[in-house]
Amino acid sequence: MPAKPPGLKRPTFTDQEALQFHSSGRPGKLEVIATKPMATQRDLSLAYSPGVAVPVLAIAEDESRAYDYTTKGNFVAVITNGTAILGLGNRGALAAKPVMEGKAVLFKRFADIDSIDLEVNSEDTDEIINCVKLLGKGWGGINLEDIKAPECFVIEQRLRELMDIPVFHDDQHGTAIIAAAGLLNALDITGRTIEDTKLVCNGAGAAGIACLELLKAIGFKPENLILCDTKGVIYQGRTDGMNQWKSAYAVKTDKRTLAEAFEGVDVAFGLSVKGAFTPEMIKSMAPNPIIFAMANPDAEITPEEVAAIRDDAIMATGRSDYPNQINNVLGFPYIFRGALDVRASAINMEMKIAAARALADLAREDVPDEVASAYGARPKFGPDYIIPVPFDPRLISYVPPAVAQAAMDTGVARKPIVDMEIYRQQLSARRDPIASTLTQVYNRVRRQPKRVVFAEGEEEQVIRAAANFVGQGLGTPVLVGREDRVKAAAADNGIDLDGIEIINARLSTRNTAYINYLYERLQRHGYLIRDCQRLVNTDRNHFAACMVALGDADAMVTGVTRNFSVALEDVRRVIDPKPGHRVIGVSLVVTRGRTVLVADTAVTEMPAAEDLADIAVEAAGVARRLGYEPRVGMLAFSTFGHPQGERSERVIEAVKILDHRRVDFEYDGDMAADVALNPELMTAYPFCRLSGPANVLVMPAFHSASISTKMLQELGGATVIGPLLVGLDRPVQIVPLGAKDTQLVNLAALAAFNVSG
Ligand SMILES: NC(=O)C1=CN([C@@H]2O[C@H](COP(=O)(O)OP(=O)(O)OC[C@H]3O[C@@H](n4cnc5c(N)ncnc54)[C@H](OP(=O)(O)O)[C@@H]3O)[C@@H](O)[C@H]2O)C=CC1
Ligand SMILES: CC(=O)C(=O)O
Ligand SMILES: [Mg+2]
Repeated sequence: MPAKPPGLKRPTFTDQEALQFHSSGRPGKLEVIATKPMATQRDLSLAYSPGVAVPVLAIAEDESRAYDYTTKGNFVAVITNGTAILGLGNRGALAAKPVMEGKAVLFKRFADIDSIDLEVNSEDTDEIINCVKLLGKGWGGINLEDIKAPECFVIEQRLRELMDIPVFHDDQHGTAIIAAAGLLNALDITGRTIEDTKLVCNGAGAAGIACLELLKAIGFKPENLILCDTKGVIYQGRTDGMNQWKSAYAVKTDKRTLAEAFEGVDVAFGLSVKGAFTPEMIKSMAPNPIIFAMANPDAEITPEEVAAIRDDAIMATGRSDYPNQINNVLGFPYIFRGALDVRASAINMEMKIAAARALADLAREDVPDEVASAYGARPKFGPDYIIPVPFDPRLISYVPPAVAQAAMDTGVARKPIVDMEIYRQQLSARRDPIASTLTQVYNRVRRQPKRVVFAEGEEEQVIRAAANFVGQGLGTPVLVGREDRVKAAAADNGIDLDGIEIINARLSTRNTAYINYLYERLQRHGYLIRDCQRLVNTDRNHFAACMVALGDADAMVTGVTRNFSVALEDVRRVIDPKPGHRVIGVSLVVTRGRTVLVADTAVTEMPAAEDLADIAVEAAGVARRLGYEPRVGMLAFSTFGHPQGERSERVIEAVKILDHRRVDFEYDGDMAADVALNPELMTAYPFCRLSGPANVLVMPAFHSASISTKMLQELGGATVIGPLLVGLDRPVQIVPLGAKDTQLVNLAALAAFNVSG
């Protein structure tokens, strides 16, 4: 079932959307891309026979060379047999494939690790061990996933003994690391010490047992840890439903039920099932209790239920829609990143503790603007912020160095890091910022939901986008259209209209105000009152723009049925540029883990030098609002004066204008695109004032901006978001003609975020 965050009227997606997401385009979530040119006969003979024989012989002679000549060093296999898929139980190996593909894309997204999913169709422990052992030579690490207890313990242990690469069951150790990190901070906030803290853990499976193992390793006293399962407390002498892993945590106690175990306890961990904790249990805990209800997708008890009982608890769940999310995505990408980078032979306890401490420490630091903007307010270390959030961009440069250092200190690193500071910088460059950028945009809008008017309210993809907008908690969409048409289109397509407003421009009670407003603006531009009446009553762009201009909506989205320039003309009749600003289009181009902003992709066809300087200022402002520190490359076909040409002269002049204006961001030019983007090429110009590759590209003219972004999209596989319309006095976004619902929602969110500032 889709997650249904509290307070939202419907899940953030429907079952149909989840299926469509997975089936659209190339089915599934992964593809393999060649990293070497494959264009000529020579390329082929190097990549394959006969050239490939040379690395073959090198590796045959010295296996460690596989790290130099193959994908091994950046490659993790995500392996399951499908016996414990999330909280869905045993659904078979093939049914686990979407989860494993998902995990593989998260490895890539958060830590630039390539990975492949493997679904082993067996429940026989020996068969699985043998299979993984025989296949495993080519990988740098193994992430076991969703294999049920107790078999998972045997499989992991034997593979760790048999293999010389990290074997890590994430449901065990990933969960334990994140939970321990959050707990260290919660103990600190509530003034507790590890030695004196009493904890009950409900759930004695993969996650529960691994949590207690890690807690013991960081200093918890065994007698202070009570483990429970479906049969209640695991006490010394119990025989029912036991196994050797549970026995290791059996304590001497006369408590028998979970309720008894809760009495006076400081901390409760839930790694069991929804609803396992009752209000009475929570009531009976010690003052300032710590409750981590981590069952997925629904917790043992909800934060609302706890808040209704007591107000002194620190509460965490496994979910993203509450504060303090204990989720293993905070761990596995970065733990493997650190392990791979030192060619670790294992992930040992010291590395796990190092990861937990790095996460705990990170939550105590001031958050950067990127994270702050996602919250609307700056999260501060305290009961509602004990653990970093998954989109925190600092995770990649904090956790892997800690893990790598621990590997080096404990002798499992086969290639130590020489300079940790340089390593940290390299790690930062690996992250793909767009995921966190859009997450921030969405989260910020969720915290301050907006009323967004969709001018083309009768179009199916617009209605779908509006439903998605409500579902994600972004605010109230207003569809401009005839109610019967909108309702019929929604019914035909199975779209729920709950939370969506429909306004028929002809029947609106606000038309007189809109017409008067428009007439005031246009009367000296050849428009009669009758023309204004016609525009408001019959043209949806004018009507929607009037709604925004007069404060009846916060933002507007249009463009599905009209060309950009036509829609922009409509809007401009109603809304002016922000005083002192220029209206431009900025496209976000995301490709190969890198995001650049390209401007002006929409408005000024042949900018003069002064215009180019304005465009640079506007685009740098957008970059800042999206959390990037702008480095603006003023692009031309020339680089620093060579070869000469008229368009380059304008760019050179624009740079002088920016010098004169003393703007507060980095910029330089004229420069060719490759020099702007490639640090090696940039070194040929040691006087260049950019401190790194440009992340904002100001194009010499609209045509070069438009052509290059479209080519990148079609030939380079880039994702292009936008053009974002910036510089208007009110937030309006114009989507590309025929845009799909996902693009519409992204631009509606960006409009509500007011990317224009
Ligand atoms: N937030 C996160 O990042 C993660 C959360 N989890 C969640 O933790 C839970 C357990 O996962 P995992 O350890 O992999 O699963 P396992 O199948 O390995 O273990 C489940 C354990 O829960 C116990 N259990 C089940 N129902 C109850 C109940 N009503 N009361 C007490 N104990 C119960 C079982 O008891 P018995 O032994 O008697 O059968 C078993 O010990 C799941 O909900 C999962 O989603 C897991 C990994 C990560
Ligand atoms: C989060 C996770 O790995 C699980 O629920 O299985
Ligand atoms: Mg899992």
